[in-house]
Amino acid sequence: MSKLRVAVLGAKGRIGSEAVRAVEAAEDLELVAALGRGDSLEALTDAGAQVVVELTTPDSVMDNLGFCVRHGIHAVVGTTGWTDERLAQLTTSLEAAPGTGVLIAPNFSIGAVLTMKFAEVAAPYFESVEIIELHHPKKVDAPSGTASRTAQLIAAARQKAGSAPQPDATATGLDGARGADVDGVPVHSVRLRGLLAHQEVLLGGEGETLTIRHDSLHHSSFMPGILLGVRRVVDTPGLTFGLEHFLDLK
Ligand SMILES: NC(=O)C1=CN([C@@H]2O[C@H](COP(=O)(O)OP(=O)(O)OC[C@H]3O[C@@H](n4cnc5c(N)ncnc54)[C@H](O)[C@@H]3O)[C@@H](O)[C@H]2O)C=CC1
Ligand SMILES: O=C(O)C1=N[C@H](C(=O)O)C[C@H](O)C1
Repeated sequence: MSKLRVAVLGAKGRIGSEAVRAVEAAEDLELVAALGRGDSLEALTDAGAQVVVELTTPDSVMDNLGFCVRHGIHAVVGTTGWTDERLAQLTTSLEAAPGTGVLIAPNFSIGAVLTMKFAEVAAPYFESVEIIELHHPKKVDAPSGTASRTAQLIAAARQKAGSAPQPDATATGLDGARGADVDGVPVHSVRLRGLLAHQEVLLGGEGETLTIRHDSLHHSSFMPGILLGVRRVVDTPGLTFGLEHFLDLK
């Protein structure tokens, strides 16, 4: 059987360099291009790439995906910075490229995907829920894509269940002390030397709390998810948001 021809964008970055090694090590995949900032995207078509793994920056990802979709190249995207507006733009461009698939995964690690699922299930059963995400200090965005997605899932689950607004008597204090508000869920971002990627979902009810914590200790935690995405996206046209859809969790 012929190997899938895969390219990595952001190949010199922290996760991109790990993805290059993972694709090279996979027997059913062939790494045909490894591009960094400033490299021409024409190298993707020249190399006959079938799938691009996009691990760059929020300011680059839309142009890169625009090129891929126009050329019928499937994409597996880990880059953050997704807004409703960006997702709508991508969906529109995919409508003109039937057969092309794009997976956007806020987090490729199985533990983080399960954290999101568990938080979504638990959220309606507790009065209070807050998120603390903790990352390395070179991360450029806050809150993390994972925390934003987790908060959105929690908020949607609570709305569906008819949950009351969270109790919070805070009336005075410093701006930012209660974190960022993502769909009514407070999200607190820590940037600390020594950390990689971590998240706690704190849930509180009468006389009890539940903490769901996940730790990515090495970029290798993201690789099985990326490889799964590469193998599945070629048979999944259109936009898929979240690796859970390829794990039969949804
Ligand atoms: N979904 C997930 O599981 C994960 C997502 N991420 C996300 O992936 C992105 C990258 O993270 P890191 O590797 O830590 O950042 P990084 O800064 O180490 O790497 C990004 C790389 O992309 C390059 N780049 C920028 N624009 C480019 C372009 N137009 N074409 C090709 N290369 C370009 C940069 O020069 C840099 O080498 C971030 O948005 C991060 O949040 C990171 C880890 C896991
Ligand atoms: O920048 C990172 O490192 C990570 N980014 C993603 C995010 O913003 O959620 C995924 C993971 O947390 C690592």
